[in-house]
Amino acid sequence: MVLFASSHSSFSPFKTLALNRKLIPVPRPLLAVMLSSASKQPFVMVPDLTADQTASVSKEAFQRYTSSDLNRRNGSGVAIVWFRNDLRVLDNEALLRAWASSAAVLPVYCVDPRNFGTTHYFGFPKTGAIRAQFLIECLVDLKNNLMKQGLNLLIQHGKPEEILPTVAKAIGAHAVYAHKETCSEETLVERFVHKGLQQVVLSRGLPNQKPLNPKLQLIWGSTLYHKDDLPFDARNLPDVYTQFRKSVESKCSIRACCKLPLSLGPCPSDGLDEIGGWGTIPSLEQLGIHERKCDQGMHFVGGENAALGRLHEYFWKKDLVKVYKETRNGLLGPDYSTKFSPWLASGSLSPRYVYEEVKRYEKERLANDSTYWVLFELIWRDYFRFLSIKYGNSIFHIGGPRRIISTWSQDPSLFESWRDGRTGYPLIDANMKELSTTGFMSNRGRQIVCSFLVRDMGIDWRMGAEWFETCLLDYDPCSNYGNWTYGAGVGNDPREDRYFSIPKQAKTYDPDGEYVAYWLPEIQSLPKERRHFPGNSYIKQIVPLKFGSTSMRPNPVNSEKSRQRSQYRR
Ligand SMILES: Cc1cc2nc3c(=O)[nH]c(=O)nc-3n(C[C@H](O)[C@H](O)[C@H](O)COP(=O)(O)OP(=O)(O)OC[C@H]3O[C@@H](n4cnc5c(N)ncnc54)[C@H](O)[C@@H]3O)c2cc1C
Ligand SMILES: Nc1ncnc2c1ncn2[C@@H]1O[C@H](COP(=O)(O)OP(=O)(O)OP(=O)(O)O)[C@@H](O)[C@H]1O
Repeated sequence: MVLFASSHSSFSPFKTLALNRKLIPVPRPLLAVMLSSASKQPFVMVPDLTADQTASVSKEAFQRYTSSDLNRRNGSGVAIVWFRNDLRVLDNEALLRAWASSAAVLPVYCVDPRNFGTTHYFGFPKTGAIRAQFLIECLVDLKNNLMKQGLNLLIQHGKPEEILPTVAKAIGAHAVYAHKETCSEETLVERFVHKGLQQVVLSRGLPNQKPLNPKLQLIWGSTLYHKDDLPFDARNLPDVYTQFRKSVESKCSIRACCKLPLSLGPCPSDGLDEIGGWGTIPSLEQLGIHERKCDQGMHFVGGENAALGRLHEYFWKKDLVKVYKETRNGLLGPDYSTKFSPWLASGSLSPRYVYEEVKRYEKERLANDSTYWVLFELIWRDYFRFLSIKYGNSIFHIGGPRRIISTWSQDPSLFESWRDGRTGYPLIDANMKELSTTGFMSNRGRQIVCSFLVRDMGIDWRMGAEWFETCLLDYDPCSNYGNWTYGAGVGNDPREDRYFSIPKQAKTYDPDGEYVAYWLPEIQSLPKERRHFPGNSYIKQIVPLKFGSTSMRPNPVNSEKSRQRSQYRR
């Protein structure tokens, strides 16, 4: 058993479950103290840094990426930057391009009501309370970081296709810069914005000059490898991850992060009154969302500064990246993996920044399999993003990219027992409780609960995917639906079709039942060997397990249940 101590001991109930038992051993009595303190201490902040520490880390990062020689501003007029899932200043090419092409930049964020509606098939909340709170924090932080660069953030409530043309007209913007998305909900909005901007006619002052329409300039910026640098067209992406990875690793290089000039200002001076001022960052209440307090587990802090802080904490302060490959399959606490995903998904952290920090760490401290493995995992993220271009909406459809026809159940009571962590299997229940309490679940946990839902329960995988869409702090359509289609056996790569045996997973990844005991107080007092199968001391198991061990057999479906119609179906 391995412990990585946190800086605020009173705030750190967690220990890392590492598989490499050569690391620092934690004596049994200390573990007991930690577990009992786990029940007393409510939660741990991620990153676990003071405000001053975060500010100093961020200042240092911004300094490293600011260049006084940057003299690329040769544009005129005003450009808008439309912030979407790229809520950062560092390595934000859309922002830099807007700056370079204009004499004044107006950053805009639209609080789009569609993002606070319901999910497509089953009507769950599209954005759960914890992610909404995280987003609010991202916006507060983005506004502050933009102000430090001589800009500000205009916040408008409504659809981008209505807001952006109005704002462009009011301030006479010649262009709207934004990062390109790949899934249909987002690309549809891009098309609407493009159309809306075409209706805006800007006079160029002189009678013989033709009037102009503001242009929508979409920039690629969400991945480690740039889409234009791929050795193949995204529509011809290899279907097997390893082929994709080997090909990009050998044939492409990762572009450097964009440098910042000394100032990105000014903002435009005219037209803002017409729009009604800078607007306000919404409260949860304004979004129609009830606050949910995270009272256990990890509490992630939203925003670019927290993202930089977490990277600093994980790489430089705690030196954890050098053991990442051994610890990454852990379940409990902040330290077994990077926890970068919530910031990557909101765009508060650039994957290229992570890459450059890995390279700096390798140069200044050490390079090993673990430091490489962070990049290996980030390439998975790229892969799912590019797959969404190749396979389009089929990643959201029941048959997935391979259009597999099978029968699924939508039994509400089975689904709800999974969703609420009442299946009678502590490993499933603990993971689902962690998800709804914190908005996070480990990668190992996600694979296990996905396999249980689709294979042991035979439930329509889209119900699980949409519940993840509601809850996950790191929700990203490409990674979420990409991983779910893999897990459900309908993904593009049939070799990923795996059954996760709960007894085997429990034995390997939570051998002493510490993870389940943390989340399920009712089994805390049981001896460790009974925690995963507590019998009558716990809820009755809702379904039997299909297989006792790993298996490649096809998806089992309870045909009786599958005939039942779900109350969730629209
Ligand atoms: C059913 C299911 C649904 C998932 N949904 C999402 C999602 O909506 N958003 C999301 O970011 N990840 C998703 N993942 C992938 C993965 O579980 C998370 O990225 C990871 O757990 C985040 O924790 P971390 O940042 O500590 O990861 P680390 O282990 O530290 O990995 C570093 C980074 O690599 C990337 N990464 C790692 N594993 C994967 C993977 N399997 N697929 C894509 N990227 C990966 C992430 O960006 C992650 O932040 C899902 C996995 C499964 C099995
Ligand atoms: N960013 C996103 N997040 C979640 N879902 C998305 C996203 N982008 C697209 N989708 C989903 O993609 C699908 C749109 O594809 P399509 O037009 O084929 O749907 P549809 O015809 O309405 O589907 P169906 O016929 O199955 O009802 C919808 O399920 C939509 O919700």
